Amino acid sequence: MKVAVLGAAGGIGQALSLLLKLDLPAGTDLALYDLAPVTPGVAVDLSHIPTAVTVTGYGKEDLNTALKDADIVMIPAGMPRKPGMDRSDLFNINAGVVKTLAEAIVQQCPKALVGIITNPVNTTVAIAADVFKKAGTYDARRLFGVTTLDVIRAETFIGQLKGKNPTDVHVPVIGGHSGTTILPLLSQVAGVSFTDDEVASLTTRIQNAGTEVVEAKAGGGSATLSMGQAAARFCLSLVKGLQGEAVNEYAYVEGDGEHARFFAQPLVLGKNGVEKLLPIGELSAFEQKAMNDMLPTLQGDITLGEDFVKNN
Ligand SMILES: NC(=O)c1ccc[n+]([C@@H]2O[C@H](COP(=O)([O-])OP(=O)(O)OC[C@H]3O[C@@H](n4cnc5c(N)ncnc54)[C@H](O)[C@@H]3O)[C@@H](O)[C@H]2O)c1
Ligand SMILES: O=C(O)C[C@H](O)C(=O)O
Repeated sequence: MKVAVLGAAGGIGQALSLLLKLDLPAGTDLALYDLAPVTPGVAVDLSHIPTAVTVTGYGKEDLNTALKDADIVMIPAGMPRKPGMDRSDLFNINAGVVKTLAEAIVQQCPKALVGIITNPVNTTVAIAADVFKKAGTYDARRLFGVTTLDVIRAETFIGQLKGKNPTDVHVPVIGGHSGTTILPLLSQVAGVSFTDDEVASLTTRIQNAGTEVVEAKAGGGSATLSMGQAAARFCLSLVKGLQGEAVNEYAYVEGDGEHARFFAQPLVLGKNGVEKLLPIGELSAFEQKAMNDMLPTLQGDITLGEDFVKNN
């Protein structure tokens, strides 16, 4: 198996690559690609950790070799937010980054499972999808916006509030990955109950958790360590799926289009990526209103990505 990380020298890229070096199955090739000149050094550094995963670093000119025949491609390449910015403010730079990387995937590993971390995820996933579509290689089952961080944050915050071990808390988070498009379904969390005030404040905290980190880092970037963990968890679920296991996850995918062309929802992973889309279940009145209110924003984010590929 070959796993490629694009943007591997960045804050997320390095944390993710470390966790993958530790946890990928024996015999896996881990290919690290980044424009930054330090990338081969990151690979040498990781290669000294004694696991049966081979790590190779690829610099600026070596994107095609890094991607050649990859089974899974994880993409944290691109600019992070600074205080005062919205994720959509990253569009001008990151749209082009994702388009370039998606075009190389078309050439080198068109059947790979691709996990997009680069913000704005609501839009960059649409860009990758339409680059693949234009090239005739698109398979909606194989493209994912990684929203795992929203899920693990929700589990952590609820664990803290209710005095539970967060690993015992399970929270569906649907919609997209920015502001109000992030919709935790607190009415579906088993074994705990919330007051109306708790629902309102927890929902807002989960939606603003990225900004909480951006502000705390005071200009030094956004979430990298928690995101490294979230991306590793998702990537390892993709690996298990490829190995034939049925794995339940959440991700931002092109599903049945009932709510929006791309929508974060529960699904089952397997040998072909998404094996089955699962229903989002019954929503409370609060959640139904929150979903109705955010859908135009999500739609707008998706259209921005579609138009970018049409016009570039
Ligand atoms: N999906 C999520 O939940 C989530 C969470 C956190 C951050 N993010 C996003 O992930 C992205 C990366 O964040 P970070 O903190 O790791 O940033 P970072 O600046 O630390 O790292 C980004 C890396 O991407 C590299 N890069 C830029 N353009 C490239 C290209 N064309 N090809 C290859 N590499 C390229 C840079 O050299 C850098 O090493 C940002 O867009 C951020 O908003 C998403
Ligand atoms: O908030 C950001 O800009 C990064 C990321 O999307 C996050 O949720 O932490």
